[in-house]
Amino acid sequence: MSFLNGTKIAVIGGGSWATALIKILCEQNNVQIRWWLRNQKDIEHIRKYHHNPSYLSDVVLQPKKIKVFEKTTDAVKGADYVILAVPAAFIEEALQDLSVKHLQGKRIVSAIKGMIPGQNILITDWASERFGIELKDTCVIAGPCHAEEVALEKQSYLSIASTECPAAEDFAKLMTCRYVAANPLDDLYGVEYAAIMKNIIALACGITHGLGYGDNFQAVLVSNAMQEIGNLVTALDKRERNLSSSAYLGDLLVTAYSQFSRNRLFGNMIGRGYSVKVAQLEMKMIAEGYYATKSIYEINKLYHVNLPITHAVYRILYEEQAPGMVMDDLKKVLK
Ligand SMILES: NC(=O)C1=CN([C@@H]2O[C@H](COP(=O)(O)OP(=O)(O)OC[C@H]3O[C@@H](n4cnc5c(N)ncnc54)[C@H](OP(=O)(O)O)[C@@H]3O)[C@@H](O)[C@H]2O)C=CC1
Ligand SMILES: O=C(CO)COP(=O)(O)O
Repeated sequence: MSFLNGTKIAVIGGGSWATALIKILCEQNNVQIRWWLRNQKDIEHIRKYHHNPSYLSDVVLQPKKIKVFEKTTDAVKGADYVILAVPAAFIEEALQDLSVKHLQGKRIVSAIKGMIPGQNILITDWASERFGIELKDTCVIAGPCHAEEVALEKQSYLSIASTECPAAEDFAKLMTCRYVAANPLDDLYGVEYAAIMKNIIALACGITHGLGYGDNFQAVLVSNAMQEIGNLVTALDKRERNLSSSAYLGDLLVTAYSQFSRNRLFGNMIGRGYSVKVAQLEMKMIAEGYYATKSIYEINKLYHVNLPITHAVYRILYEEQAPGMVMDDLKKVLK
């Protein structure tokens, strides 16, 4: 296969978001995509039929622009950018064969909306500690955008955040196409923490919906959630930011209300009486909010921010308290 000349982008991950991001990148003329995914059957299917059989299987994957690799060490060779699109709980395992030398001189882009469980650190901090990547060479992809709507080419917006705008500006150009507008911003940590928090809130929305609460309650839940997110993000990274912009509020709204949200769906099953184990087995996809709830709960032991919604979700998921009873308590403190 002969590659076009141009920007080389390694994509790590084989799920719905990796597949959607590759679709967006393929809209550019001058890109070479080097794709790693773990599932050998899927690799063979993609090479032969140019579709991912397991996620967004309708998306056509342009063979001239995409090369699929079995090994991460091969996928990142010569790449200008390395996009991480594996759920946070599995990223260490996915990148276990890579060392500092493999990622030297490359820009790392996290598309992950989660933290490393147990260590409770952001993906960008983990990548810079593990691979010596400078924060200025790190970006995150955020904003309200579900992979399923990208697959349908529905107009979407992304926020590309970095500590310095040049890195974000360059990458935003690669993520902009007929149906996606990507905008840079310089709030790496704020955007990352807000994206993690909104998954917990979407879980809470799903739980309450599963319990039979209506739109009136959910509107109050989401308004209170925005304050909860704002208070925590400010405690963790104090600076001026416009929390009503789409990178923060927009992402909260789409995850809390969308039919495509994994976190909302997971919560809904819990509200309807599924155990955590059964809900996880039922869902082929990953709800990051499950892991995030524990990470944020633990981080907040140092910060003591008032996080009533996160605490309610923690009691349900990790202390096995009855969702109905926990939400009875929560509804007394919402305003
Ligand atoms: N989907 C979306 O719309 C969006 C997702 N994101 C974020 O993107 C990240 C990736 O999520 P997404 O693509 O949706 O994931 P999906 O739920 O679509 O897919 C799950 C992925 O995780 C892999 N996986 C599951 N278990 C393991 C394991 N034990 N070890 C290694 N890999 C495993 C699966 O591989 P396999 O198929 O081989 O099991 C698959 O590639 C998340 O952080 C998510 O928050 C961000 C914005 C939008
Ligand atoms: O972050 C997302 C949309 O912006 C995806 O959220 P879910 O993982 O809940 O589907």
